[in-house]
Amino acid sequence: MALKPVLGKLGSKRVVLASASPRRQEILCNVGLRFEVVPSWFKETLEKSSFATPYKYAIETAKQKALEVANRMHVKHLRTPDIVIGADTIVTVDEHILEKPVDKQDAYRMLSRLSGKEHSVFTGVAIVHCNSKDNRLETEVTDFYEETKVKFADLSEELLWEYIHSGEPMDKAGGYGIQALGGMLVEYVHGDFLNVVGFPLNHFCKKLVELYYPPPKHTLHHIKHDSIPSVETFENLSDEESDSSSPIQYKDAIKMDRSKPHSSGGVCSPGSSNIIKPNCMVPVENRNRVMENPDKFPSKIVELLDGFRASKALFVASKLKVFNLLKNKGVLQSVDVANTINASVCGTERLLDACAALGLLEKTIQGYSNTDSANTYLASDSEDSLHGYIIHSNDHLWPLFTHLESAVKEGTMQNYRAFGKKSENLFQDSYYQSMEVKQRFMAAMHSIAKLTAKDVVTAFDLSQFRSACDLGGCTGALANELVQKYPNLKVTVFDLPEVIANVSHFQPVGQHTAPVTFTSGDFFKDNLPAADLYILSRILHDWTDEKIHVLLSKISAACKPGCGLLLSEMVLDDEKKNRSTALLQSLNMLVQTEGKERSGSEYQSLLEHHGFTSVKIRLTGSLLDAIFCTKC
Ligand SMILES: Cc1cn([C@H]2C[C@H](O)[C@@H](COP(=O)(O)OP(=O)(O)OP(=O)(O)O)O2)c(=O)[nH]c1=O
Repeated sequence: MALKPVLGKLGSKRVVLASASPRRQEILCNVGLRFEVVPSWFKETLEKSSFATPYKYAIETAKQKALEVANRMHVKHLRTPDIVIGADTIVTVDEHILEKPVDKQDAYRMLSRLSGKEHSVFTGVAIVHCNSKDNRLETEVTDFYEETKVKFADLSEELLWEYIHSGEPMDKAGGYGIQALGGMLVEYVHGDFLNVVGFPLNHFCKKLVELYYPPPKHTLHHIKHDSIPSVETFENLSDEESDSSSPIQYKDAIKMDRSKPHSSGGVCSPGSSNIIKPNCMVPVENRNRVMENPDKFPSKIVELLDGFRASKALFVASKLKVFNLLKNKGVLQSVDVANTINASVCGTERLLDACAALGLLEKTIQGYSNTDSANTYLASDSEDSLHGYIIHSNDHLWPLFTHLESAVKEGTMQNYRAFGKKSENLFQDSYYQSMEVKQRFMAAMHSIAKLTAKDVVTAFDLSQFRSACDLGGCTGALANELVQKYPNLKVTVFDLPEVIANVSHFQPVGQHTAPVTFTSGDFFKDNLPAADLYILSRILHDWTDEKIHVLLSKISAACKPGCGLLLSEMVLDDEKKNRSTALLQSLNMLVQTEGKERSGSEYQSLLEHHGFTSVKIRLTGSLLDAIFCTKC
């Protein structure tokens, strides 16, 4: 098995590891796999007795972990991954399944059961291939398990307790970590060591080979027809030549014979030169595209090259209110769209076609119509509309990003170059200098806050708090979500007077919870309203460490012991190499503010410096993560 090409198949895909296990992250990182980490929220509470064997339980749990993440990313965030990997490790001894101990006594019970005996470690793995069709998530699950036998030496009482007090057992199945101190308890291991640590890498790679390089099918040998030139199958293809980038339809795929004019005999239409038609069973990603060898064709780079065109097509269609029009009218021909939006027919048709190809519109013989997600997120009058953020991206961020080169060279924001205005006071000068810009900015912040608020307010249990103050809470979108979730919480939104003067038309209609209160002020200069929970959502990323220290020390001074502080930001991984959305957002902060995105440990040290402890970070899989800590 050649490992690199196998993993290379995943190189151009958005791969998500649905696991909080640092061991799994490390195992996959070490072999060069690029992936995002979105821990699953699936609770491991399946009824064990309903499974015929322990490994079936582990596989089902792994599957549910992965599917939960796939669904969450698809439904809430429009960020359908290509592949989600889930895993679950269990230890079995004397027909008992041992998971992670709940406390030290439980760890003691588990380890004394394992003492002097052989036991099995099973890891169930699920590889979920995802596809978004008509706003629906389609999934294809491949699963497997691996068993490793481990024998423990006889463990004395003293040794057991010494090990338990080391703290190592608590987050590990069976209450031990073979890779660290727990290795000293082990007499022998039969099978894959990494399987015990949480991820059976070898079996995983073999599964990828099965999926991406299936054995040739006899029936596909040489498709011959009187009028059709012979078509090669995948048989005898070396790894390099293989065309598969999607495993699902691979087995039916055919390969172009480049030396001959292409024809299909009813499969690919004649005269289609080397364009593959959709009804040819080719890997999904290669449809409608010149057939290329994905290992040689730089598809990732081409996708990035195209990225700005796709963004701009979305921006322009939004700006011209195409999605609003189609939401109201249903299906329209391009000429009718052009006439209504006052644009050229030829330009409109190309824009609509591009939007259809990007999955934003449907195109049929009757004309163009919105997809479900366009109705939900792109029409400006929809409850969950992202229109405000799209227009802000077009009118504000786009001009700033055209000066990214200068921002990188100079290390500073580019507001002056983009808008001819110095931003000595960032918010007053950049966003609140005119009514139009201010309303646009507020609409943008409102739409992002609405999209992410539920994830943020449900990331931690905040039920012990009675009053909260959302500093820089803008239109109150997060505050409104908070009072929905915690009806007994009194929430004050504190923001600049310019903002507070304009919040009224962003308020939800027909909400039955206690209203949110708005108070104006500057959190750097004025006294903060009293509260036992403070919230900073997308605030710290605007500022330098120095300014953050000023703000955190004010909040810390206002907090009594036990008060909480909830942050929501995009949290970077500590090595700053995996989360591209957050890293691009950090460039976004470079072109327009003094701030940046930070890693979990950077936030932790800023918070601890001001007496906030028990810092917990929750990666939500959405556009904003949550950090919670308490004043000690
Ligand atoms: C037996 C054993 C388990 N483990 C770990 C692997 C897994 O991380 C953990 C078993 O718990 P799991 O529930 O499989 O995984 P997790 O809770 O760590 O992460 P998630 O559910 O988010 O995927 O035990 C070791 O690190 N070493 C060992 O020797």
